[in-house]
Amino acid sequence: MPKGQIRKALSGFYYVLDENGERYIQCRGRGVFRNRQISPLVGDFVDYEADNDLEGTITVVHERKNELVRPPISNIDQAILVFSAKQPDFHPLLLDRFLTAIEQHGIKPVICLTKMDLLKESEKGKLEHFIADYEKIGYEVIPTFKGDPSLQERLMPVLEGKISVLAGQSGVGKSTMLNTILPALELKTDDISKALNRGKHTTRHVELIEVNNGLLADTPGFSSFDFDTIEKEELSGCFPEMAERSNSCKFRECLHLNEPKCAIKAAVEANEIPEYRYKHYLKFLEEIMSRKPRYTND
Ligand SMILES: Nc1nc2c(ncn2[C@@H]2O[C@H](COP(=O)(O)OP(=O)(O)OP(=O)(O)O)[C@@H](O)[C@H]2O)c(=O)[nH]1
Ligand SMILES: [Zn+2]
Repeated sequence: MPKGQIRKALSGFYYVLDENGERYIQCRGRGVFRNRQISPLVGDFVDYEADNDLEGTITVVHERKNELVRPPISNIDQAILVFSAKQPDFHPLLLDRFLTAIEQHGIKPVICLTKMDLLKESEKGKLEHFIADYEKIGYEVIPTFKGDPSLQERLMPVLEGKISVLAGQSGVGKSTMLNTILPALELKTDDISKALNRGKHTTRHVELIEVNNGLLADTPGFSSFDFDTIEKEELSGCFPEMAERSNSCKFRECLHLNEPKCAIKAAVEANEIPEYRYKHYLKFLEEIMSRKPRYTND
């Protein structure tokens, strides 16, 4: 059975790039998927039956590493989180919300800080502190601005060989960022359009664009969060600086609230964990604990 990866979904068809990366097969999903409520997703590795060189039917969807609802994509390696330094002002609470949700999905976050040119001299120090904090946690932070001549050489290696999704509030500069590195992107977008024998798309759809041997979703994701699916015991696992210390807490189930001999609270007091990160953790924990129970039928 030939294998491939779904690169695009449009009007009930899935465009599967064959294993050799040579051509796109326009596929329908087999009826059985609908019965089992599995719907193929862009990003899925699949088996398909070829009717001819160009058309076929997806028969097997292979196990997913992860999946997102917005945009509907599976097997995502990383999320490029775009936040602006100004207009809107840098917002660590919102960043931590995004980071938590992304970590929960097992996706690696990369932080891009746009509009660095709008910062006054007097405002730069504060932002540099935040950058240092997030880098210390282990996140890659890419400060940038419109037309940044060095963005391409910093961002392209990040995208190399990965499936990436762009995320961030409206107006933070996501399109501007992509435009800045457009010479590298545009070529590949055209390649895909040609391969699919279509002009520029007008319908809403999801597509993975080839970038530097990797794939970038053309639709941004993670527009809002409510911690709907995260459990309180899982939360500190989404804060890497807490996850790496929580084995040292006296209690295995420590929620790092008021428990004695808590390694996390000790690290906050010792300024090893920034206080605002811990406060955000507490805020999210409270949101999770005051969430109404969810009732499901299954
Ligand atoms: N000064 C300055 N302005 C910027 C920068 N990046 C983006 N802008 C401006 O910010 C506005 C929003 O930028 P966009 O790139 O459209 O933002 P977006 O994140 O794609 O927004 P949505 O499409 O709504 O999601 C535009 O007016 C840009 O010109 C920057 O680095 N510096
Ligand atoms: Zn603890």
